[in-house]
Amino acid sequence: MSPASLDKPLTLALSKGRIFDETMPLLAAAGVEVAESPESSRKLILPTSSPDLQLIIVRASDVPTYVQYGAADFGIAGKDVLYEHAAQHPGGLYQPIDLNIARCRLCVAVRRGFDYEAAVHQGSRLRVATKYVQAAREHFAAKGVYVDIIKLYGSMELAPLVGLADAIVDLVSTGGTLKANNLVAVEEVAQISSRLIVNQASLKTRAAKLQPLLDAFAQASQAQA
Ligand SMILES: Nc1ncnc2c1ncn2[C@@H]1O[C@H](COP(=O)(O)OP(=O)(O)OP(=O)(O)O)[C@@H](O)[C@H]1O
Ligand SMILES: O=P(O)(O)OC[C@H]1O[C@H](OP(=O)(O)OP(=O)(O)O)[C@H](O)[C@@H]1O
Repeated sequence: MSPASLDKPLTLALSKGRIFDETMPLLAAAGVEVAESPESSRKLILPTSSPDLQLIIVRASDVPTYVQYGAADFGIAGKDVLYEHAAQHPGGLYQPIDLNIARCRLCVAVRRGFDYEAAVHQGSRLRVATKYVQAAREHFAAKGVYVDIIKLYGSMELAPLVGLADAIVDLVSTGGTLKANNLVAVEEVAQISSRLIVNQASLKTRAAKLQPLLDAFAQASQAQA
């Protein structure tokens, strides 16, 4: 790697919304401020108050891809996203810190009144709609339940209401979205929070710039735990 590329700022990949919002206090704890917000700016590369760090704004599920290919040195992604990414691209990402941000639960949910226990014990196939195909498949395989998985990219809560699926596997935080759609959570698949992920090569070649930030993030996230 040339000395010029070593002088480039580090690139941190974030998704806009809750991960961006909840990362700002962690960056502030590391002494870094970000003047522009992805909610008000259309820019996808955001400078920070540190000449050593810039942000890129990508879809939540694309964060691991940018980091794995080295287009970003590091990033922040939910365990839900990392689990699905690892199924397709095993290895390659170092996950040093659970940041304890964007906390929620990955759950199985059904229409209120649907007899989930009976459906599961009848041995018939359950139709499950989800964005989290890998996590759902493993959850039901461990229970010995046959499932047909229907992959969706959003608005999972609709699927049981219109007869697309018997159950969904989706993220639940306050439970407000389930309640508004007359659904109930019947099982927890996993506890979710966001992790820092680091490109393996950056970890070796850019340690002098990276390590102080990783240390500051680790300290700030412990305060969140
Ligand atoms: N209601 C919630 N409460 C807390 N954390 C959440 C909640 N929903 C999602 N998360 C976490 O925040 C991460 C980012 O969620 P966000 O809604 O910003 O992206 P997304 O719409 O799921 O992803 P994409 O844009 O790639 O489809 C999720 O991967 C998950 O880890
Ligand atoms: O239990 P609650 O507090 O209601 O949160 C759960 C909702 O949060 C997430 O959606 P989000 O708000 O991120 O919308 P989107 O992913 O569909 O953009 C998730 O997909 C659920 O729909």
